[in-house]
Amino acid sequence: MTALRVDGLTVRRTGPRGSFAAVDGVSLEIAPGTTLGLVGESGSGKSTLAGAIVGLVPVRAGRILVDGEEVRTRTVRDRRRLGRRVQVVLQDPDTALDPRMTVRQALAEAATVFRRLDRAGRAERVAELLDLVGLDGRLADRLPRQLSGGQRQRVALARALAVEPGLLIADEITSALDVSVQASVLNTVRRLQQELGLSMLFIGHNLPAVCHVSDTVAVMRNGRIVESAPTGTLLRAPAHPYTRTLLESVPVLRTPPAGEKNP
Ligand SMILES: Nc1ncnc2c1ncn2[C@@H]1O[C@H](COP(=O)(O)OP(=O)(O)OP(=O)(O)O)[C@@H](O)[C@H]1O
Repeated sequence: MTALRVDGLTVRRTGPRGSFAAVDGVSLEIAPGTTLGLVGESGSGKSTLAGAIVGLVPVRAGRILVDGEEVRTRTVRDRRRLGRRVQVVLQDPDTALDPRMTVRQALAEAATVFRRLDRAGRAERVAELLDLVGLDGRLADRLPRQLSGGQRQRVALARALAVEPGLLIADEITSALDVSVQASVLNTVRRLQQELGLSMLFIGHNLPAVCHVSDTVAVMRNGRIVESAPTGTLLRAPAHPYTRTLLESVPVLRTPPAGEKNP
């Protein structure tokens, strides 16, 4: 379990009208083993914030603490160290998966980044990871293009989990999937979080979907957090007009009945 704390984080970007704060003094906290949902429309700064946490985007001001320790991402060694504790899954699984590697190869590679495993150990770990994300072991010898979008996203999840991170950042991971597949992947994410005791930053633009997996939800607009509350409170009594707009503008997500097959 990993704790994350972000204090007064500011990231500046340059757009057509000059420099602006894409993330503007954001503070947030994720307690170990809990999920913080981050919701907001396109361009509100969610991905920039995620990128800053893992050192992909330079920070102008503020601090990022993982388990109380300030994150450093300057050297390869720093980034490797951080990667052991924090993993990211993005909207498009194709960016995470090498098209020439089978599922087995991709998972075995990730599983051995920080751990030595012999041949039998690798096979066992691959089977375990596929089972964890609800995929049939028979898919192990397929290439990414031989899988559906939902299956590819599950492989990307398994790959991130292979290094046993304490914190998972999921950035719009269901947005590119068919609506019928989204609910099933969301349920898997929620189960994984609970089973593994993961801490999670779950980013999305669909408020009901984000609420489905989150303990607390932060609403982001124009680089700022405009409201943050426990999920139940936010749904029952949204305080900010923008949160109310987000709640009214999306269809309610259908949750598949228990036992429904993973698409
Ligand atoms: N590499 C970049 N260079 C300059 N500006 C950027 C860059 N990436 C993002 N931006 C700008 O920063 C702002 C925040 O973008 P960001 O992608 O973080 O938002 P988002 O909420 O994640 O949206 P989306 O869901 O569409 O990814 C936007 O105005 C965007 O145009």
